[in-house]
Amino acid sequence: MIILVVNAGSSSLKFQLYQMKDETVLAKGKVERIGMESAILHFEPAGKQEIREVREILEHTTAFRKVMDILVHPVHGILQSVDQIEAVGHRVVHGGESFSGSVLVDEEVKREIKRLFDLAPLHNPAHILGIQAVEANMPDIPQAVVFDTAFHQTMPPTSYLYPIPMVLYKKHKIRRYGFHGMSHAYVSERAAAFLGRPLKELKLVTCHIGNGASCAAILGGRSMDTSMGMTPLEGLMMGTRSGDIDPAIVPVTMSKEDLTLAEVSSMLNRHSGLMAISGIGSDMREIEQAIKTGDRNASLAFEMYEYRLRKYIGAYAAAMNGLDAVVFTAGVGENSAMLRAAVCRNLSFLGIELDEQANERKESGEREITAPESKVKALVIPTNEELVIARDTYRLILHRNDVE
Ligand SMILES: Nc1ncnc2c1ncn2[C@@H]1O[C@H](COP(=O)(O)OP(=O)(O)O)[C@@H](O)[C@H]1O
Ligand SMILES: CC(=O)OP(=O)(O)O
Ligand SMILES: [Mg+2]
Repeated sequence: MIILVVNAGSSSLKFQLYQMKDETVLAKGKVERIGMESAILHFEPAGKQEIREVREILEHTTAFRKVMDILVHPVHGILQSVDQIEAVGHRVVHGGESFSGSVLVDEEVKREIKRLFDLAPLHNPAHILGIQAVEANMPDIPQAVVFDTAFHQTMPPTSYLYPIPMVLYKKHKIRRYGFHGMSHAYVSERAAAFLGRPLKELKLVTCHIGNGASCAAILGGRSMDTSMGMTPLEGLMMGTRSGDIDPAIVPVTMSKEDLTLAEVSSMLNRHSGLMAISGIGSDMREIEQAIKTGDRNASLAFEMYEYRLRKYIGAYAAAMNGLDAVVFTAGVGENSAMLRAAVCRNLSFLGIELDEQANERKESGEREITAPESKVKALVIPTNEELVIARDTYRLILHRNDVE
């Protein structure tokens, strides 16, 4: 069965084409800068030459049609016809309390995802565009949605409630949901396999640090707590998001700078984090480069980013009353040896002994970066959210076929 996995962001559409159940990746790619005249389409068909095109792509339906076109392109394509695709699986960031697992898309599911727009303003609207783009281009194909929030539905109320009037939870479901759940689930399973120990016995802190960043306390394979909250704004300092701040900063900034709520929200989501402190950008590669040239603001941004992450790791070790391993994943976690080194060097009191050489090695697979005698392990485990989506979609379609 051929399954297309779609991860629609506000200005991007990432995709992977899987042959299931073998889990072979037939092709992958992304459309970036949707909405601009110079959108970029990047396509990597397995065993064929990569393609990069710059062209005008103004909205998600067009982006999706371009993806369909390239998949069946006579030279670069990988399919004879789009009819070979039997299902589409989407990443959906916010599933609220309604979804503790993946589901097939119907009108009710779409309504619920729309109802949650306010809680994931950067993400959920784009997912609906992705679903609608599939409907417009392939009207009869079944679609599944896999939620970032689902894995964290095991959190106890002590973790998911905020100490604010209970009526806000009861009336409006204001609570911690947590995100990047597929990634936290995937890397914790892989970490247990890597360590050769049952996941049920392990206390892990998983650090998904990419553009968005969150860490999670994984006790016996279940999410016990996580740093993102009601929205993906809380917790760690990120590329452009502030993470934790004193909530009183919101009204004070509104009044002192004469800003609207929407403007402050945009400031915290899009103009904060590494970008705001460094004054350079949101990409950790740019920050590292600038540190090498002696840029003090870049150093400060890096130090704050590392310090805030390390505080969470310490907090989660305390929350679980112990720690077996810290897992680094996603763009920064998998690639920034400098960030991992800074975190691990300063956690020696927990029993983490970094192997500096192993950490610096330019490898891409699953690996340990602590010394053999290190009491607590530090691992780098590449995440694979697309594979989790492909697996869940495949399982849901098989189940649906069994029932019919
Ligand atoms: N070689 C690298 N060194 C340091 N940071 C990197 C490297 N490669 C990627 N990154 C970081 O990873 C981020 C993207 O992470 P990723 O997990 O792909 O994010 P997302 O899926 O949210 O778009 C980039 O913004 C950059 O900061
Ligand atoms: C939930 C979230 O922050 O996702 P991303 O890292 O893709 O922005
Ligand atoms: Mg991501």
